[in-house]
Amino acid sequence: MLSLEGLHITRGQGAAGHEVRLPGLELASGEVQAVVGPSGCGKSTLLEAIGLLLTPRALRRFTLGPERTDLAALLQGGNERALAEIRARDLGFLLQSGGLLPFLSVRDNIALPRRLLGLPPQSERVAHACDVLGLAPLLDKRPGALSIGERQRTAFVRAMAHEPRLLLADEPTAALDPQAGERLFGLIVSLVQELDMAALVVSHDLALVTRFRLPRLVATLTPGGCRFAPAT
Ligand SMILES: Nc1ncnc2c1ncn2[C@@H]1O[C@H](COP(=O)(O)OP(=O)(O)OP(=O)(O)O)[C@@H](O)[C@H]1O
Repeated sequence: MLSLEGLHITRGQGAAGHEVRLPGLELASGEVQAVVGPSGCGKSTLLEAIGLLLTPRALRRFTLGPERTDLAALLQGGNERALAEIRARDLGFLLQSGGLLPFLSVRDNIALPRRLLGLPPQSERVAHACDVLGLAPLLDKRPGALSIGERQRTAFVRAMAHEPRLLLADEPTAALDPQAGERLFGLIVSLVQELDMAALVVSHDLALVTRFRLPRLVATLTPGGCRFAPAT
């Protein structure tokens, strides 16, 4: 589903700059990989780069989907229109900031990515995810009236609502109690398999990562930054 080689990102400049390197990543259809590493090492930065939100300093190869769309060429050519289309259609983002729109209800926040793509706002999978995550009674509320954990669950359903090819989730269980965290992880793993998509999930919760037997992309600190590699 995703194949990437030679990714090098720089954040900030000079001595204060931070370098993030990922020599290679292969993510198969139906696969969820965990991204783990210490705070500040560059996990969110890595997700932003794979989510086409940053232009990397170097990138040898980056393809997505069975037709192997050449994302490296689109990034290097600065093809903003094509990149925006891929972000909206093929990628699902659950970023740390949440990013729910405060003036829309939970229902309308969740429906937004589907509406933007011209899809019917409701789907059976969305209704099922809302049930599993206990959001069904909250659909008419606005984000300001939700707890942080409820917002996080809403942001997850929104990230999945348009059935993207690749889900990028940054600490999706950070504000959840252990049971809710386990339900969310279970839903990510089952939806990714059911929809033949793939997911990269940043998590500090090693107990959950171990329980779901997720392969790990692990950060090692280097002078001036960090390097990610699959755990062996
Ligand atoms: N917009 C930015 N401009 C400059 N430097 C940045 C920017 N965003 C992050 N950084 C720096 O890049 C490094 C990596 O940050 P990042 O947020 O990717 O780490 P992280 O591993 O996700 O951390 P955490 O686990 O605490 O969320 C940090 O040193 C951070 O200060």
